[in-house]
Amino acid sequence: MPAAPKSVVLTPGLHDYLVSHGVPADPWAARIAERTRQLAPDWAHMQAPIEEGALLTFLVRLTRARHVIEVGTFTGYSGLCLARGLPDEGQLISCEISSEWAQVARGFWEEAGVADRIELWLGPALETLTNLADDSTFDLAFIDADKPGYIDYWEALIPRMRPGGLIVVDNVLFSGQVIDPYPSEKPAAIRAFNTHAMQDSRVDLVMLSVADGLTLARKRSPGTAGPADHPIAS
Ligand SMILES: C[S@@+](CC[C@H](N)C(=O)[O-])C[C@H]1O[C@@H](n2cnc3c(N)ncnc32)[C@H](O)[C@@H]1O
Repeated sequence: MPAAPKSVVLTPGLHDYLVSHGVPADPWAARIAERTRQLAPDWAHMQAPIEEGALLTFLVRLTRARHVIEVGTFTGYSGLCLARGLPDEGQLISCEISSEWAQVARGFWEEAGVADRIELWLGPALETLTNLADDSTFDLAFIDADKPGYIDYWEALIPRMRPGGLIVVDNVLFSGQVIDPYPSEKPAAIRAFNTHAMQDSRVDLVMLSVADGLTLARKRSPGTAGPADHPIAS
């Protein structure tokens, strides 16, 4: 029986504290977040929260990633955060299906001075991933688009990750709805994805209760042993 959770429940005040003490100030990240709320108040919840954005920058730097891909651009917030972590010669491919969101993201990236290191690929992300050059490989990938597509994105990305490369997957707790007895389509898709990823012997994986739940998966080197057996979640 697992021990009782030790995680702190984040009240708004505690969240403010966490952000003010644990997130380096990036004026452009804050600006994009604020302008997205003004421009698209009904959709702004799709944007990664500020502490997650800071973690993405941190992970790109930590892994010394130079080739990064994200699935799900929206207005460019996570793209900015990923690009901020790249070295000068680094490149981010950002996949988005909506031309409206893509246009907004491009504008923000221009203003923030990161547009030169981001290529936005417009269209269904699975097509984009399928049509990448045969020799395209990535050091880090961030999956944050339509939830029913997650398993396909994962399967398309794993072969393209270099050994040791990191896949970051957003919304893996889906506001807690992953454990609903009768989940609706999106949390059901996330639940299927979580089980799929956990059983994948090509990766080492950890699920974090950051923001809406974040899975970090590191691609194993070929020929290394698979993870120990896990009890399979339903
Ligand atoms: C949760 S939002 C991404 C948020 C973004 N990562 C951020 O932090 O600002 C998901 C995005 O995925 C896009 N999307 C949905 N289905 C897609 C698909 N099949 N291919 C590419 N993008 C898709 C949506 O238009 C939306 O902009």
